Parts: sequence; C-alpha cells; structure tokens
Amino acid sequence: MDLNPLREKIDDIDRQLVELLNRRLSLAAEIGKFKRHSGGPIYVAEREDAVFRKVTALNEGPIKNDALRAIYREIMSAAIALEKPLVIAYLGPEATNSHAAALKKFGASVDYQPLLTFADIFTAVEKGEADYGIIPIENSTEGSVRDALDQFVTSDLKIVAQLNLEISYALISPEPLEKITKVYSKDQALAQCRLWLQRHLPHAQLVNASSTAHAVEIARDEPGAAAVAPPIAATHYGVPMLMRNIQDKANNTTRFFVIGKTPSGPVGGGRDMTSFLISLGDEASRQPGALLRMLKPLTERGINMSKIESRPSKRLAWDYYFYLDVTGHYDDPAMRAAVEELRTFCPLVKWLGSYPVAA
Ligand SMILES: C=C(O[C@@H]1C=C(C(=O)O)C=C[C@H]1O)C(=O)O
Repeated sequence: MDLNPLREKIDDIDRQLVELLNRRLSLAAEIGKFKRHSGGPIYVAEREDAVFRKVTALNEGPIKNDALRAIYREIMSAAIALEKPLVIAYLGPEATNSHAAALKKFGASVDYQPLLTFADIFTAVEKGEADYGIIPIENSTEGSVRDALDQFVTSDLKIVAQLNLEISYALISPEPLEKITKVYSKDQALAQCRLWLQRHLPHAQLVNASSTAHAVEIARDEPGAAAVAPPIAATHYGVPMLMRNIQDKANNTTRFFVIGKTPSGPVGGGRDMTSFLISLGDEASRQPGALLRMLKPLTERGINMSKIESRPSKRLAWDYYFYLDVTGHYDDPAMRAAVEELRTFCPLVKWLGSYPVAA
C-alpha cells in the first residue's frame, strides 16, 4: 500500500494544527498582558478545569480522554510560559514523586525548582522566588503528611488547586535481572515493594539510599546494582526500566496541593472544595460535644466534610486545632454563613483556600 497519500493528509492537518496552536497561544499572550497589568494570577485553576471539561465533553474519539487531557496540559503549559516564565517549587531532589506531581499539574514549559523542606517551599512562594509550590498532603496508605499540614498554621498562602498522583515504583538498572546483586532505594520505597523483591530477587542485598533519585545514579554507575524509584527517575537519569509497577499495593495514591498567593475562584456544579484550620480554644475543646458543635454550622447547611484531622497547636499542651476539607467554595453564601456562625465561638477559623476537586 502506498502510504504517501495518507501522510500528505497528515502533513496538511499538522500545518493547520500548528497554525491553530499559535493562534490559541497568541490569545493567551494577550490575556497575559492584561493579567500583568491587573496583577491577576497567571495560573487559573478554575479556568483550566473548565477547559479540560469542555474538550473532553467535545471529544467523540477515537482519541482517549486521557490522551486529550495530556495534550491540553502541554498546550496550556506553553500558554502559561508565554504569559510569564513561572517557577514551581517542589520537594526535591529532581525526579521524585513531588517532581512528577509538579510536571503533571504544570507541564513541560514552566521552570521547576527543587527545594529541601516544606518550609523552604512556603518561604520561596511567600517571597516571590517561586510562583507556586507543590506539597504532598496525604497518601492513601500512609495517611496525612503532618509536617506539610502544619505549615498552614503560620503561612497565609492559599491552596489554589489539588491533584492526585498514583505512586508507582519501577526496578531500574542497565543490567538484566539475573545479574542484579544489590537493590538501592529509600527504605520506605523498599518497604512498599518488599513482596515483589522477595519473589523476584530473593538473594539481592537491599541497601538504603538518601533518595530514590540517588539510588538510580548508583544503579547507573555500579555493576550489579539496581534501584527502586518512580518511573520519572529512569527517564531523568537515562537508565532503563526493567519492570514497572513493582509496588505491592495497587492504587497507592498521593494527594498534592498547589499553594500560591492568589485564591482560586469557583468552578461551580459541586466541583469545589474548601479547606479550613479551626481552633475551639483550649477551654472549649475540653467541653463535652465540642467537636459536634463545631461541625453543626456546616452540616446544617448541607456542607459535607470529607476530611478532619486534629493537630497539636504547639502553643499549650493538649490544645488542638482541626484541619477540615469540606465541599463547596468559600464564596458560596451557605459557606459564608457557616463561617460567620463558627467565628462567634471559635477563636480561629482560618480559610486555607478553595479549589476544584481533582480530575
Ligand atoms: C490563558 C489563560 O491563562 C492560563 C492558560 C490557560 C489556557 O491555555 O487555556 C488557562 C488558564 C490559565 O492557567 C487564562 O487565564 O485564560
């Protein structure tokens, strides 16, 4: 069969696509000019959510919605880069799960800055050295990332978006399986792949490394060595993946927040979530029914709670604050009324942000 006529048609479509993409990006650049003038945020979570929903609703195939979303992620990433060279701070080193989450949310066209601690990420965004930060907040098997939650007590940054990332590990090595005598990784990652390693590499020595990314560098350089690390580390360091998805539990997912200075607007349609920090005060929190009293202003107005976590205030012994995730946007009249009521008896009701539910 002569493929040339079909390829000529593809060439013609590519010409149109490039022209359309540049037209779309020029409009984004104009929007960027306006935003720079008005001081509006460059990344707009609620608008991106609407774009993703619009294009997947328009899609009649054969392209899969996941593929369409990935393409649009990169189109919007390129649009953002034309508006302003954004810097996204995440918990490094490079090629960690946090790096993968940052790339999934912001695409390949923005700049990334790996930092050492959660406090460093908050400070970088507060000082404007980074525009947004990516913070892991809870894992489906390990629970809340408490150090990350605690940052919101002292910071005035807002949660502007969230995303879920399935955490998976690969066995990474330039050597074939039968040559591997040592497996390097961070102890938590080795623990999450313990059964697989016992079954497939029963004689290999398991060695703790400072990070999964560093383990891949060792595997690249040391004969007989392999690493357990996220797939992004194999790509990043150019070392082959021998096997994907070697973690013992399927559906191991981490929820991440995007933090920034400007709050996100509502998307509506029951697709908004809001987070609060609430303190009842040390006296009141010891009264019977204190927690129920705190939840009543919300539940009475049909506002559902999807997460509650108590954390020590670190001011007084046995004094707590509560971290809450609820449905709806802070601007909803019902939410405003609930907050007003809560403020009549809670010394602290801190709004941490409203954001679209993860796609
Ligand atoms: C173009 C805009 O800026 C960014 C790019 C978007 C896009 O390419 O569609 C959407 C939202 C923003 O993150 C906008 O705010 O509309």
